[in-house]
Amino acid sequence: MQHLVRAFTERAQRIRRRLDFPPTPSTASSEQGDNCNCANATQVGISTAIQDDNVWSNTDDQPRSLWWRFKNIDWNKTIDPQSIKLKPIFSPEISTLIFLLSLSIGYTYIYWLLSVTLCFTYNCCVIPLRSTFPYQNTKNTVIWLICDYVADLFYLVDIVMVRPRVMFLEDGFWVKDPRLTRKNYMRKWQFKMDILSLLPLDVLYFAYGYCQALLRIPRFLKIQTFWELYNCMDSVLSNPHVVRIARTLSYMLYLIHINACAYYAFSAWEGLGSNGWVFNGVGNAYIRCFYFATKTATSIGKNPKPENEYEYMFMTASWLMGVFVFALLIGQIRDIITTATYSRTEYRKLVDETLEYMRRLNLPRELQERVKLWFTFTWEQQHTLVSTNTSVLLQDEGRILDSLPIKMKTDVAINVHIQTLSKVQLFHDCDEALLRELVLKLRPVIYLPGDTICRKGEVGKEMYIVKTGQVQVIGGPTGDEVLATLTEGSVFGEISLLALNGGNRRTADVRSHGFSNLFVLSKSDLNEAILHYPDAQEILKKKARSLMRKNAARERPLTDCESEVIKLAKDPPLEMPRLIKTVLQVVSEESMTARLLKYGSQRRMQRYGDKKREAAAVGSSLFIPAYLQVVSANDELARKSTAKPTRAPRIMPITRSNAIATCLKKNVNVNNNTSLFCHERRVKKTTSEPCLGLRDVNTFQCMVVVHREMH
Ligand SMILES: Nc1ncnc2c1ncn2[C@@H]1O[C@@H]2COP(=O)(O)O[C@H]2[C@H]1O
Repeated sequence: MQHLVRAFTERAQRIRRRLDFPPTPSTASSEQGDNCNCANATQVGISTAIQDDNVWSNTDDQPRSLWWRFKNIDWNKTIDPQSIKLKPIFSPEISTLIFLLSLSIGYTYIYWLLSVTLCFTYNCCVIPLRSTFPYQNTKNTVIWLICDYVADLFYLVDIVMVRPRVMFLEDGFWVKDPRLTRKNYMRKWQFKMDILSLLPLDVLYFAYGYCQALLRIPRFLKIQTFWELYNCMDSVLSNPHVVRIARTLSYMLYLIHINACAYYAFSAWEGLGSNGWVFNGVGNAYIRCFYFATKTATSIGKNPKPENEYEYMFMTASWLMGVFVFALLIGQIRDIITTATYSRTEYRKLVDETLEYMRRLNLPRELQERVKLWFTFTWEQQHTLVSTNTSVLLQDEGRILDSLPIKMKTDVAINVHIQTLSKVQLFHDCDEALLRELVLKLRPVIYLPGDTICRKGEVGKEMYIVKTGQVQVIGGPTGDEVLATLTEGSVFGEISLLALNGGNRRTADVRSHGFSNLFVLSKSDLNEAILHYPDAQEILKKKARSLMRKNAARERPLTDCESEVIKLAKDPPLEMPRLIKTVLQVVSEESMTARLLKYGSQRRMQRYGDKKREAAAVGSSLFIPAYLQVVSANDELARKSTAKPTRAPRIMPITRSNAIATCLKKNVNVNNNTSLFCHERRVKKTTSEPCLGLRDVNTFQCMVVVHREMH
C-alpha cells in the first residue's frame, strides 16, 4: 500500500511539474529527434528527462524491484549533460545502487557529479590531514584504506562508464553516438588528468608504509568534476547565488585547512611546544591549528610572535595569502550578494527618493500614503521595478534578456505571461504569430483600488488587458452605472484606439475595483502589430462595435421618444441631367424608355416599382428610412456621423412609436398597422440583425440607414 501511495504521489508531482512548464510554441518543433538545433537544446534536455523519468518510475504503475531496474539499464545510452534537473530521490533504497542506476538516466547525472565531487573533497581534505596530523595509526588504517578505495571506485566508474558517455555539441548538434562521445572524451585534457588522478602510487605503501597518505596526491587532479558540479548547480538551482557563495566559501575554508595542516606540520617539525610560536600540543590539535590559521588568514592579528626565520617566513606567507587571496574571495562574495540583491536595493533607493521628493513638495499625506502603497504592492507582485515606459521584458531583469535573440526573448515572455494570455479571448481567435508579436510590447502596470484607468472623453492612447484583479466600466445615462466588471483576460480600451466611435475619445470611464494588475499596449504598438493581421483587426473591431451598440442601447432608453430628433439627410438627391429631362418630357411616362431612363436598369426599375407600389399602399413617400437619420439628443456618436457619413450604414434601434412619429413629422402617412421597411439589401450586408419591417406589437428595431449611396 505504501508503495502504491508513493507511486501515485510521485506521479501527481510529475504531472504538476509538467504543468509548471507549459510547452512554448517552439517546443513542438524542438522535440523532433536528433537534428534539433542548439537553441532548443535545453528543451530537448528537459523532454528527454521527462521521457527518462518513465524508465525510472514505472509508467504502468507496477512496483518494480531494484533488480528489474538494474536489468533494464541501457548501458549504451549516452548521458545528456543538459538534462541535469535536480529531482527528489524517489527510491529510498540503498543510495549506492541509486547512483549506479542513475548512470543510465540522464537527469540524475548531477547526483553522480555530486558523489564524485564528494570523493574528490574527501581526498582533498583527508590527504593533507593524514599526512600532517597524527590521525592515521595502525589501528584505524584499515578504515582509512576502505574509505580511500571506495572513493577510488567512484573515480574509476566515472572514468570508465560515465565520462565516455556524456553527449557533446558539435557544429550546433548534440552528438549522441557512444563511439563518438568516447572518442571526444579521450581527446580531452580532462581524460589525461582523470587517468593521472588514478595513478596507483599506493603500491609504494609496501615500500614506505601504509601511513604515507601523501602518495595519493594525484587524486587532486579530479578537480574538473568539482568545477563541473558547481556549473551544473549554477544552472539548475533557482537561486544560483547560494551556489556561488558556497563555492567561494569552500575555497576559503580549504585554504585555512591547508594552512592549519602546514602549521601543525611546521610545529611538529620544530617540536610541539618548543617555543611560544609553535603549537603546544595542548587540546584538540586540528581545532587549535584551524583557529590559528583562521586568525592569520583573516589578518585578525593577536598571533604568537614568530621566533625564527622559518616562522617569520611562514607568517609572512600566511598574511600575504590573507591579504590577497582572502581579499579577493571576500570581494567576490560581496559582488555575489550585490548582484543577488540588486533589484531590492534599487527598489529601496527609488522608494526613498520618491518619498523624499513628495515630502519636500509637501504633498498631501493621503497621496503620499497611496504612492507608498503602490510601491509596496508592486514589489510584492512583481519583485521588480516597473518602468512605465518600457515593455514587460525591458524592465530590470528584462534589460539583461535584451541580449537574447528576439525569438528566445518572446519564448521567455510567453512563458512568463502564458497564464494571462491564454485567457484573452482575442488571442484565442487570432493568429499565433500576432500573439508572439504583441507579447513583447506588453507593459505591466498596477492600479490601486478606486484608481481611474481611463476617463470618458479622453483621447485613447492605450489598450489594456486585465492580468489579475477586476476593473469596472462605468457609464450609462447617469454616468455612474457599472456597465461591466472585467476580470482576468479581459481586454478594454480598444474602441478609442481603433477610432470606431468616429474619433479617438474614450467611450466610458474605467476604474480599478480592487488592486489590479494590467498589461498596457500602446496605440502605435497595436497598430504596428495588427497591420499585418486583418483577421485580428476584424475581431477587435467586431467586439468594439458590439460594445458600442450595447452602450448606445443603454444610454438611449426605449421609452424616451423626446430625446430623439429627426432631420433630413444633408445631401440633396442627385439632380437628373437636363437631356434626360427633355427626353422624358417627349416620351410617355409609362413607356419602357422613360422608365429605363429614370431607373437606369431593368432590375432596378422592377425593384423600385415594387417599393413604389408598397409605399403607395400606405400613402407614404418612398424609402423613408433612406432619407432619414435618427439622432439621439445625447448620442454624440450619431451627431458625429451626421457631420461625416461613413461608408458603412449606421444602424440604430428606435421604438416603433418613434419611427411613426418621424414619418408623421415628415408628412408621411403611416399608422399603427403600417409596415415600415428600409433598404433591406444594404442593411443585410452589414448586419445579421433583422431589419425594419417587423410587425412587432410594441417595439422593433428600426434600421435607419445614413449613407450617401442611398440617395
Ligand atoms: N458595455 C461595456 N462592456 C464592457 N466594456 C466596455 C463597455 N463599454 C465600454 N467598454 C470598454 O471601456 C473602454 C473605455 O475606453 P474605450 O472607449 O477606448 O474602449 C472601451 C471599451 O473597451
